[in-house]
Amino acid sequence: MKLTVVGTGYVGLVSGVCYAELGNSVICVDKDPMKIATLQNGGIPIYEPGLEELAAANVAAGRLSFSSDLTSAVKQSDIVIIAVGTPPLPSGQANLTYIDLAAAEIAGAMNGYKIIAVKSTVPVGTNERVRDIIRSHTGEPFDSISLPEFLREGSAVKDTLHPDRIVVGADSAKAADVMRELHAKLTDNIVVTDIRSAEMIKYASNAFLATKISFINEIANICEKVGADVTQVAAGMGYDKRIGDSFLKAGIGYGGSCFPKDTQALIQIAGNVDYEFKLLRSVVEVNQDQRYNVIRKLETIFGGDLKGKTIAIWGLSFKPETDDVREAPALEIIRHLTGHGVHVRAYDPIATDNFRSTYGSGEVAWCASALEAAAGADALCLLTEWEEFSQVDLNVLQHVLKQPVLIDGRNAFREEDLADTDFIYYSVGRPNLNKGVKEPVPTLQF
Ligand SMILES: NC(=O)c1ccc[n+]([C@@H]2O[C@H](COP(=O)([O-])OP(=O)(O)OC[C@H]3O[C@@H](n4cnc5c(N)ncnc54)[C@H](O)[C@@H]3O)[C@@H](O)[C@H]2O)c1
Ligand SMILES: O=c1ccn([C@@H]2O[C@H](COP(=O)(O)OP(=O)(O)O[C@H]3O[C@H](CO)[C@@H](O)[C@H](O)[C@H]3O)[C@@H](O)[C@H]2O)c(=O)[nH]1
Repeated sequence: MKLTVVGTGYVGLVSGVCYAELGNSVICVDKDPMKIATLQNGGIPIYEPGLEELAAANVAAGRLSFSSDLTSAVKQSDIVIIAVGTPPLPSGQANLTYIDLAAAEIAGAMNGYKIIAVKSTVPVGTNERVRDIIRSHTGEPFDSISLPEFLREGSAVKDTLHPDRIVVGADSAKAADVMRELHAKLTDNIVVTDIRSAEMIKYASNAFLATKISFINEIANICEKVGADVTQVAAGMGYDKRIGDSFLKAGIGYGGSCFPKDTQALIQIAGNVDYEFKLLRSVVEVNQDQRYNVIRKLETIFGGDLKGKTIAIWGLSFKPETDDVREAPALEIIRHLTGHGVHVRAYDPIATDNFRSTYGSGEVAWCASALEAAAGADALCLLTEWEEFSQVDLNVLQHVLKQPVLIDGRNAFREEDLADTDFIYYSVGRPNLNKGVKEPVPTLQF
């Protein structure tokens, strides 16, 4: 099949490359000429394991190309996939400007029947809005469908080539059949729904996963007070198939370009129809507070005042295996620390450049290695669980630090890693692993 993918961000690029890998002829279009120039020269503007090699192979096979010319690409295609951004407005509502503009541009290029699929995450009703925009610009026949995307950054290629399901929201049997055929090699589990339900499946899925994370983070906070271990609790819960063991890793809360934005958008979607989504509001509130546990733990160790201390930070991206720092908890934690007179020394394996341009002009020493960041610091906070950090020899680390204080915001270290060290160690919801911290097992009241 012949496809155009409009927008070569994470979703557009990964799905474009993967549709080409399935044997389709794909043109990835972006309005950012720098991005297209990079792609045309064999570069990949994002860090995503496996993507560069797969893109190169498909370009070489003549199935994949990159272009700034949306009109020409659309004219050559039977299917046009919209994968532009839907960033949050200050109200939390999704900004649909890019969707509207893309729809109008596509309509202007129509030259016969096409399927227009919206892969961007959009509020319920947006596909109908896209249909209206296209209809108002062209008399050419088309079907518009919802095709929500569920890939995760860091494992995007694997997620796309081995999806749990493909969701297609369609009110045309013809378009649904084409989508079944397009995705047939990926999975047998192609779920065809009405358009509004497909749009809702995407938000409900992200909101549910965010709820699991806030739930386990609150359990972790309680574990710290009652002397239980959240990792054992999560494992024990996860064996129950009704619960499942995924998304039960306690930490400093979720970040990224999706959960924070999509939870806020779903609260707005509900609010627009006079429904207060109380549960999801709490999920967001818990998430917002969870990152401050790192700072509260530092304050406990240093007796309240952190002014003048030097704190090392390991990990700036919102999760490992990506250079994406959108809504990374590290942004707020570091801004808080520097705003309170703390000297911050920060290191990330690949996200430092992105972080620096998002963070702005605060006083931070950007370091080239994990040990360089730790050198001379009063304490070290691990904020992203990059594999590299758990490989560091803790005996070496404790001598590099001014004081062996380690706040592990992601439970990256195990009891045996710490056994022969003198660390003052706090993790998340594992009070029995705390070291060097004078906190007796609590006496519980009944
Ligand atoms: N990032 C993820 O992991 C992920 C996963 C699932 C769904 N989503 C959803 O997919 C959508 C895209 O997310 P993203 O992270 O890939 O966005 P992004 O911001 O990284 O990329 C969007 C791209 O679209 C381009 N663009 C905007 N308007 C255009 C136009 N008219 N013509 C051509 N190009 C245009 C921009 O230049 C940009 O390169 C969002 O709705 C997001 O919520 C994202
Ligand atoms: O048990 C867990 C799992 C995740 N996280 C955090 O949650 C955030 C999001 O992680 P993840 O879901 O792995 O990454 P994303 O790339 O943001 O992917 C989510 O958002 C995408 C965009 O909508 C969806 O397509 C995916 O299905 C959905 O998992 C990160 O900050 C993680 O550190 C936890 O704290 N604990």
